[in-house]
Amino acid sequence: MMSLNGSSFLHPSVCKSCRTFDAARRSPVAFVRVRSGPSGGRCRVASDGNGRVLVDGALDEDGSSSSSSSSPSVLEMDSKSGGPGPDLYGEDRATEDQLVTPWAVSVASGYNLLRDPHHNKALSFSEKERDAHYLRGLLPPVVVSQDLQVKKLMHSLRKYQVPLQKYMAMMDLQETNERLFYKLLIDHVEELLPVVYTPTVGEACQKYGSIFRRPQGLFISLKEKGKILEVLKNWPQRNIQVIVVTDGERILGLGDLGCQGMGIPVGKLSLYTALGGVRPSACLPVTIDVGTNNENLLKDEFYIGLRQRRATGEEYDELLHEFMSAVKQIFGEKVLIQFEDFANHNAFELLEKYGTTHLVFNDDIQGTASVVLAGLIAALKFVGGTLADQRFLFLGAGEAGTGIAELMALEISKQTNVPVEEARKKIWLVDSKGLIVNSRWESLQQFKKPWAHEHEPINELVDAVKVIKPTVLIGTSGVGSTFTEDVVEAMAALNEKPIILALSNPTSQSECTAEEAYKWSQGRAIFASGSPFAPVEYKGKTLVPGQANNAYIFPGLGLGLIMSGAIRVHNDMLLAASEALAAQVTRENFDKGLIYPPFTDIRKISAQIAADVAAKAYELGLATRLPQPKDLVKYAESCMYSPTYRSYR
Ligand SMILES: O=C([O-])CC(=O)C(=O)O
Ligand SMILES: [Mg+2]
Repeated sequence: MMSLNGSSFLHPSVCKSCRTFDAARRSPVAFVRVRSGPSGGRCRVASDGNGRVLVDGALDEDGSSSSSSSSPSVLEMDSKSGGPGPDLYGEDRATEDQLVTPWAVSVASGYNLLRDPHHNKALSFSEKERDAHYLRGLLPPVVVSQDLQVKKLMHSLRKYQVPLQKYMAMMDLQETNERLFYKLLIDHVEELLPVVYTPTVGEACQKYGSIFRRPQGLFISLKEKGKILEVLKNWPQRNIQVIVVTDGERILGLGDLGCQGMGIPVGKLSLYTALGGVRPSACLPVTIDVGTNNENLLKDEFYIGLRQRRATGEEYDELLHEFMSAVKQIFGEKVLIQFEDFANHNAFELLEKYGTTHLVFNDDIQGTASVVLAGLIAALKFVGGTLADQRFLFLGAGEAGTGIAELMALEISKQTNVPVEEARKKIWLVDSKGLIVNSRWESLQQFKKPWAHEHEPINELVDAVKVIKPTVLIGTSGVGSTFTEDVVEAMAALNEKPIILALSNPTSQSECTAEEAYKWSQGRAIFASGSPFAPVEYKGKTLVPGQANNAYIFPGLGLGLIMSGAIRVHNDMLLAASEALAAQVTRENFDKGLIYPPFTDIRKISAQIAADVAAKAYELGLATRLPQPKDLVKYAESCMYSPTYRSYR
């Protein structure tokens, strides 16, 4: 399948018999634009008379059969202007008095090639490439392998003591040599995940203004109102498959970080590529800036966002609606939009509002739910019992808390054939005002109402534990150190194997540490946390805490949606993802204390998740990529981006 993608221009797959493109490429001033389309691998080359050469026909960046894209390309022409296919940006159709964008994509060579992150290979350029691409003298004589580059970079990264320095070094690498960045991340995923993702990404967002060097992603602020379609056109890639978008109001458990939340979409999309194999050029990070209510940021001279309090109500809704409409208009209806780290009220509303018109997914509500359900299914596989046998108590009734609770109720209802309303009665939630009970009904936000059960009010978590007698305790409050010694002890007094999940991120907001959970339960707790904790020695045994983070789910889920051409996300797909993940947990993992498989196997795991999600999409009639591939796991693997350098001719 062809794709338009700005980074494929160095090795276009023009027709073998055609020499014209080569001739153009040899000239460092030639401008080449590459289109996708029905040319079947053959090429058409034309000059526009100004030294620009138009080429029709190109391979995907990595030569893989990346998922089908039916989105039209830049060069396809409207039938009115005589060519086949639509004229996406109206350039060819424009009349003489209309303004058009002078799009041009250049073939990089020489100095510019070294500064093009998509194509730079630094010291790995071969002798032949150095000759062909005007690189002689711009590099020292040595030629090294990509593996040696990885070894050297790991060596220097490990010398940094401060995590934020590692983060900045990784971001620099991403912006200078993209393939090497992904090779590093994939080959050393357990070590580098905490650097590009939680917990370090949280600190990076807090200090984003100070560490900011080059902009990443697309910033859409209130200033762009009415012009969002134009702003999206400014992004250099056209074949976008996944957008992660935040408005920065609830970044991890750190609160409102405004425009500085950009670190989150950037980090999540790095994982889409490294863990799920979605091509980097198909990923678009977006931050919507409607202001911030964070007084410190408003006073910070280095703050990068709008210096005003958050817009709300109609003004907010209109901006978001313009964004959602523009995305669909420009990238088509199969682009996946992942909502990330919105505050509760907007998160639920956006998911509900756009769930029926767009391919949307809320990672904090649905991704976290799916990963937690997977962990519980895996744990029960080894300790015995069913989900319906459990009693659940949550601290935190926001996106993650109610999202997990609802998915669990759905699964219990499926397993036991009881109505979901009945299944919900096994699940209790505590928020900042205490246990959610019927007497609080009037003042409860909509998304909490399904969890208001008949009971006396209880204010303290520890008292709720003693009265409700949960077998599973889940923290999603975003407030650190709330699973205190008496809470964990109460859980341990009630259960031989208490399941305790401290999910809030980053590490500073975790409800308790792994060490505390093990110590206060005499090593009996089955513990997992949102951000990583190191293994703990307890009475001669090494206990390894699992990481119950949605990073296990969204890359595989996204890949499954993309490769099946799904047009909507359905809860059954989340359940399929949970079961696929749980099936990867082995007895050996569990004996160490893990209810998730190690991240080292994540690409294999993501392929399994993608295959099962895609299978569900086909089963539900929500897939548009037809016919259905026979072996979905193999197909998922074949779609995955590989960061290995390509050879340039
Ligand atoms: O980003 C993470 O590590 C998990 C997540 O979605 C959140 O905490 O909001
Ligand atoms: Mg999140």
